[in-house]
Amino acid sequence: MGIIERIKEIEAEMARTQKNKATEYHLGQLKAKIAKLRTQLLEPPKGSSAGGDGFEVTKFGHGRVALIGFPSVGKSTLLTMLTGTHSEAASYEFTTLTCIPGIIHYNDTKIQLLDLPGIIEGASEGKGRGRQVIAVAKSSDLVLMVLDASKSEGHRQILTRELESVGLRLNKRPPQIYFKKKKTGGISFNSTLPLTHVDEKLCYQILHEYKIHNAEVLFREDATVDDLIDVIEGNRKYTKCVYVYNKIDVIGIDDVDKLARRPNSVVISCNLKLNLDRLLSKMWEEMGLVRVYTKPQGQQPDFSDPVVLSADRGGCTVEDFCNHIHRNLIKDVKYVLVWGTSARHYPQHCGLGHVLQDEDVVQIVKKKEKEEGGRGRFKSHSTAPARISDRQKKAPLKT
Ligand SMILES: Nc1nc2c(ncn2[C@@H]2O[C@H](COP(=O)(O)OP(=O)(O)OP(=O)(O)O)[C@@H](O)[C@H]2O)c(=O)[nH]1
Ligand SMILES: [K+]
Ligand SMILES: [Mg+2]
Repeated sequence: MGIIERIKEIEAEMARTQKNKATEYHLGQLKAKIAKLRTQLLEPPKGSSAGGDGFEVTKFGHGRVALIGFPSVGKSTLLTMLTGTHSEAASYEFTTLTCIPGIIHYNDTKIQLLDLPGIIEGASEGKGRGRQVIAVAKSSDLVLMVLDASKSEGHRQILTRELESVGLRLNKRPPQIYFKKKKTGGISFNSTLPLTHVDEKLCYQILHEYKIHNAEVLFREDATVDDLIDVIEGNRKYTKCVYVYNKIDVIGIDDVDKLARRPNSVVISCNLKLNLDRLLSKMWEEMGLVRVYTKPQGQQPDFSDPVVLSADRGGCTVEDFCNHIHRNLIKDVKYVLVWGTSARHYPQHCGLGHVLQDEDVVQIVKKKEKEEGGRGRFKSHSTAPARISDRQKKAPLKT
C-alpha cells in the first residue's frame, strides 16, 4: 500500500472514531501516525536527487512573496499589474504552468513576487503541480492566498488544509513547548500552567509513536496534540499569509464589506484596479522589513538607498546592519549614533546589540576616529521619538 492510501485509511478510522475521553489517546496516536507519513511523503523518492523538477527561481530582492490559489482566480493578472512583468492570463484553468517572477518596487525596496500555477484539492498529495507550488510557498517570506470573491468561502479552508498538510503554518507562531531529546533519563513532562488538551499519558503515547523514550518536555501554554506533534516533527514553517479576495467587481457591496472585515484579508479587483494600494501596504506591513539609512559623518543620509533588514531574515540589530554593509566592518566599530523610532533621544549612542526600527538613520563611529563636533553638541536633544522621514523634511540631521 502506498503512503497516500495509508494516510486515507487512518483518516477514515479517525472519522469513524467517536471523540471522547476514552478515545482521545487513540486519536492522538493516529494523528502522530499521519504526521509521520506526511513527512515521509515530502522526502524525495529514493535514488532521485532532491528537487530536480521543482521551480528553481533564484531569490532576488529584500523579500519573497508567493501567489497561491485555485486556477483562474487572477494570480497572473495580479502579477502583471503589480510588477509590470507580463504573465499570461486567460479565462481557462491552468494557464500558468511554471513559476514566473516579477519585482515590486515599494518604499525603496525590491520585493520578489512569484506567480505560480493554480493548485487544486489534493495538491499536497501530488495532484497537478501542487508539490512544486507548495515548495515555493515554503521558501517565501509571505504567502498571498488569492481567492475568487464570487466563489465558495470553503476554498480558503481547502487551500489552508493543503498547505498545512505539508507543514506550512499560516499566521501562527510556533507552539510554546520546550522539547529536547535526551540520551537517558526517561521522559520528563512538565507544564507552567494547567493543561486542558494534553496530559502526561497522552504525551508519552505520542512520543512512543516516534520511538522517543528519553526527552524533556515543558508546556509553556495550553497547547494541543497537533502543536505537540509539530514541535516533535520540528520541520514546520511558520509563514504569514494575506488573504486576497479578487474580482470584487462581480459581487454586491454587502458581500465585499463582509470579506473586507475578515482577519488578514484585502479585497481587490484587478479589472477595475481597485484597492491595489491597500494590498501593497498590507503586504509591506506583514513583511516587517526594516529600512536603515546610513549617514556619513557631516553629510545627510541617502534616503533613496536603505540597508534593508528583517527580523525573520538575519535580524535587525546594529551588528546585523554592520555585517550587511561589510563583513569586516564590525571589528572597527566603536559605537553608532542612531536617529529614529528606536532611539530614546537624538542621536542615541548605541552598541552592537541595539535593535533598529524601520526608517532609522545610523552613523557609524569607528575606533580611533573622532566624532565630528564631539559629544557636547547634543545636550539639548529631543526625547520624543518621531519618524525620521518626518523630521528630515523639517530640519537636516546634525553630526
Ligand atoms: N471580473 C474579473 N475578472 C478578473 C479579475 N482579475 C482577473 N480576472 C479574469 O480572470 C481570468 C483568470 O485570470 P488569470 O490571471 O489567468 O488567473 P490565474 O489565477 O493566473 O489562473 P491560472 O494560471 O490558470 O491558475 C481571466 O479571464 C482574467 O481576465 C477581476 O478583478 N475581475
Ligand atoms: K487562468
Ligand atoms: Mg496564471
